[in-house]
Amino acid sequence: MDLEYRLDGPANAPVLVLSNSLGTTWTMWDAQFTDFNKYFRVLRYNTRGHGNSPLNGGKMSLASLGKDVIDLMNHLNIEKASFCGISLGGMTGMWLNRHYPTHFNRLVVANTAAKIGDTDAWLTRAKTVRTEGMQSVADGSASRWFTKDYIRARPGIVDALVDGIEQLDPLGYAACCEVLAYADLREEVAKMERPMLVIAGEHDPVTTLAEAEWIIERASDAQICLVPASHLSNIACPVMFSRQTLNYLTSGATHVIND
Ligand SMILES: O=C(O)CC1=CCC(=O)O1
Repeated sequence: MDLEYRLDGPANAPVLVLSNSLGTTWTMWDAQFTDFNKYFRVLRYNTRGHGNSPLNGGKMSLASLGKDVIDLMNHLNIEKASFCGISLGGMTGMWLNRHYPTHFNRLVVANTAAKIGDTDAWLTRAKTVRTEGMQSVADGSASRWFTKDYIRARPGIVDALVDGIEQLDPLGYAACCEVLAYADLREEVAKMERPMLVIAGEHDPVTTLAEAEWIIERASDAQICLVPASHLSNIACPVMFSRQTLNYLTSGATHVIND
C-alpha cells in the first residue's frame, strides 16, 4: 500500500474515511479531528499526487482514486466504513457510493458536484502548473476557497493552506486536475444507493448550491445541508460542519463511543 494514511481514534470504533480536496492534504481535517475521534476510528489518507501519496505511474481517473480507497480498506481489513470527502474527495465518495455501495454505511460529500468545472479549464490549469509550478495556482487559491470576510478574519489559517499548496508536487496536482477534467458522474447519480448528505457552501463559487440540489433531486437517498461558507466549508464553518456530519453519520447508529 503506497498511499499515505493514518488511523486515529478508538481502535474498537467504526471507521470513518476522510478524503481531501485538490491542493490540500489530510491536515485540512484538523478542525474536525477531536469531534470525529470521539465517535469514529478516523482513517485519513492523502489523495494520490498530494502529500506523500505518489502518482501511480499510469493515467489516473476518478475510478482509480475510488479504487485507491477500496485497496486501502482491504489493506486494513476494513469491511465497511462511513465516508466524508470534500470537493474532489466528495466526488470520490459519490463514485464509491455508485460502485462499492456495500463497503459504506452513510456518506457525506461536501462542496462537490457531479461534474466540477469545465474540462478545458482543468486541462489548462494542469498545463500551467506543469510549466510554471505551484505558485501559478497558489496565488488564486485563497479566493477560490474562502470568502473575502473569512480571508480578512483568519489570515493565519488561510496563509497556512496557501503555504501547503505551494509545497505540493506540481505533477501530482496536475494529474488530479486531469482527473477532474474527465470526471463526470451526471449519468451515475440516480444509481447511487447509499444514504448521502450533500453539504453545500452558500457562497461557494466552485461547486454551487444549485449543483448540490441537482444531486439530491436525483440520488435515491440524499439530503442537503447548507452552511454559510465558500468552498472549504469544513475549515470556514468547522463547528457546524462537524455537527451536521456527525449527526448524519451516527443517526440510527448504536455505535457511539463515550469519552
Ligand atoms: O479549484 C480549487 O482549488 C478548488 C477545487 C476544485 C476541486 C477541488 O477539489 O478543489
